Amino acid sequence: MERAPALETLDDLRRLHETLVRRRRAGVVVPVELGELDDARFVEPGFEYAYTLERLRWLCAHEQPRFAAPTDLAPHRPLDAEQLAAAKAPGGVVQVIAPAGSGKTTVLVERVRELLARGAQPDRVLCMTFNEAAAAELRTRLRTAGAGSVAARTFHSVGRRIIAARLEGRELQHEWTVAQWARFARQAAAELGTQPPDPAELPAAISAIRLGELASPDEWEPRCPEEDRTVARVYRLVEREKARRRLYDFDDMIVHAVRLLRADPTARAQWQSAFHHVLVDEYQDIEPAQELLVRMLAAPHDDLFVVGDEDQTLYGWRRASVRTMLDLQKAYPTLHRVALEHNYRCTPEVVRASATLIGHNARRFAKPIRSAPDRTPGGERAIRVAAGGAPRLLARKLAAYTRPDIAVLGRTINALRPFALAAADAGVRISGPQELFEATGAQETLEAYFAVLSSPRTATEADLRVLLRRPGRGLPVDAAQRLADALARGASLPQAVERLPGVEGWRLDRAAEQLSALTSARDAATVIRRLRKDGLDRHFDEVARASARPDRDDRKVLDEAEQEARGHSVTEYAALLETRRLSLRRARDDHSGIELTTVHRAKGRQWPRVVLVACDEGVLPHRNALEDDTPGEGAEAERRIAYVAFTRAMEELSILHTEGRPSRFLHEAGLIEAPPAPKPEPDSPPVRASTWQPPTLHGAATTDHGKALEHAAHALTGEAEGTVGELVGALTEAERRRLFRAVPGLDARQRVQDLPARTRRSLAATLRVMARR
Ligand SMILES: Nc1ncnc2c1ncn2[C@@H]1O[C@H](COP(=O)(O)OP(=O)(O)OP(=O)(O)O)[C@@H](O)[C@H]1O
Repeated sequence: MERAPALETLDDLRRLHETLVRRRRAGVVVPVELGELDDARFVEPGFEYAYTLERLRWLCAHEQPRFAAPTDLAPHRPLDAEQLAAAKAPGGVVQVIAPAGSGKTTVLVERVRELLARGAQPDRVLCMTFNEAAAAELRTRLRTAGAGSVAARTFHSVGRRIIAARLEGRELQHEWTVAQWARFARQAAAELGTQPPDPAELPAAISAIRLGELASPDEWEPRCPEEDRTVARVYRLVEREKARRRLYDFDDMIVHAVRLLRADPTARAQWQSAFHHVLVDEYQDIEPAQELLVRMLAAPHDDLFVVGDEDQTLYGWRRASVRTMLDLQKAYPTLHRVALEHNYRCTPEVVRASATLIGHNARRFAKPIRSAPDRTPGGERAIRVAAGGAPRLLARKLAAYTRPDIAVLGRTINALRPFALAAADAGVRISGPQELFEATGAQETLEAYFAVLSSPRTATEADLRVLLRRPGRGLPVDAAQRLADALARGASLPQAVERLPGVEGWRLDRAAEQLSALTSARDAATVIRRLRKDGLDRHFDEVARASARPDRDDRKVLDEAEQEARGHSVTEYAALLETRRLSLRRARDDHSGIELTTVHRAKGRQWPRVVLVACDEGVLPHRNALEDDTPGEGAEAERRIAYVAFTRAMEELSILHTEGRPSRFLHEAGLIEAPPAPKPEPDSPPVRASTWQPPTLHGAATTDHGKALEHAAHALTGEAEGTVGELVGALTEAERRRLFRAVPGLDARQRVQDLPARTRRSLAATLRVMARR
């Protein structure tokens, strides 16, 4: 028996642990006498218990740790040499770093088979991943590989099992409504004599305290920054309310599991012995609280297998960081790292372009990324970049495919919306994130205002709640029902507001005055302009500042709507918004509709054909994200998003960008020649739903002549051919003169395709106005 060296500090413990693991790896097992050590002296930050000491004690107490030798089990499907090396790696901590499409999940499944062949009990092997869809996919792949007896779970489901006793008799609360958040905000502000925070910012802010700080209200309130005191009080009120109503939420599953394992050695030992092998997919997106959970569960024996690609870290705003992958070796100096090199999913053209692109990032492992050795080039169809990609053209293309063949990806929901509208208009069945069909933020706000202004008698409580809150008017949000009743009885909006009880007079006067100005506005653009001046811009700026997400598009939505609403009456514009909403809803088919989705949601997935839309400067990279100069974030984070988008395509990748505003990433990837000249963004993008007119729009042309003009306006969304003279052939002589006066610089001999986007827009707008005369 060997005596341990003097162990004074945490670093002494870590060094000894590393030495012993290295020796075991080399086959040297000499028992070591640790002697009496006081746990309290070695409590480790984050874990809040003597994490390394416990692992050291385990190592000293076990002469045969699990560094089992590889078996000769044949993989259930062909693997390349690196993939096989990863699956057959010795026990301990193994990190597989690999590019997109390199078979990381394939290797993880093979590793499970290998562990079972080495004698692991299936119920002692735990595979973890992020969401239910990924866990379900993993389960299927395990089953196919003959390892269906092994569980694949989400972090949340593991957390929930750990705290099951504590949750007994409690119900899962998915989320609080805005009205409930507003009540918490008001109560906290009243207790502290401060201003209530915006309810929209509260979910993210409280999640950040819980998952980022892992602090209870008692721990957080005394130490939070002064300016966060009201939010800290809201946190306390929410926790109190959850306890009173016997509720728990998603964050609880992680937060309480981590706190329990940290604080209770018996529970910790019980859960640690429940799992001998822990495997994690998509490790690059793990957030610190989840990582603590994983590391505690894998301790003290540390049999941990993680696969990931730091180039695909997308959730920086949810506290994930490229550093997590890069720093794993600091946490485990004896880590066994395997790098995979071949992207089996994509054509050589896409592999080259995406690798060139991501090579511009500084914070990453510099790793070779190659296409599969026997993959033949995809030729012309492998990557196509098109300027001015019109939604209607794409919609026609989509109509020729079915759901598994193709997907449309966008950086944001806002980028996807015009394409979804055009697809719906063309009769294509579509599916996508909920926010595409049920608007949120600025889009929801506009829909609510125009619905109420155009038809106050039928205003819904939900729409009125939006009116009361955005912009903040100092009116109680729970007055929405009272307002709805008054409006239904025939009161005007200002009258209904003036009658609200319990609100200071000057607030009522100001709100009534603002709403009165809105109700008397003659056209839709004026309504939007007034709203913005009344505080809607400020409201969304605050929401954007408070939100962890860098890609909020609310201001842009308002800019575009204001531009689009010009020349429309309130009723017309309300009808336009409503028609679009209904059209999207009618086209929705979650089961077999073609997917239009965000790049974030496309992570881990693949399609034969992928269309990336709005690959524009300002969209991808997103203009807000570029303001973040945190190392590894900002432009680097956006480049990772583009990398993920490119690498979802198995056969064909089409990239559409707005004329004159190609993303810098297209140049960096070697897909377009000249670096894009940084042009200011136009007031609204050249091709958008603004030029799309639903046939049922109130006020649309009813005569044949009018319909012909509308058709010409419609054609200007991008597919028109021929000259300007031919396009406007249906106009009368007087209309022609008016048109050429209204659109300066227009020449009848010009080809329509060559017209600048701005000219096309004003041409289309003028034609539409004429169509309705
Ligand atoms: N050795 C191989 N030979 C041929 N095809 C392979 C091989 N390994 C993986 N593949 C295929 O490559 C594709 C990508 O595999 P997988 O989804 O496991 O990759 P991944 O690294 O997890 O991808 P991503 O990180 O981009 O989500 C799949 O279609 C898979 O079947």
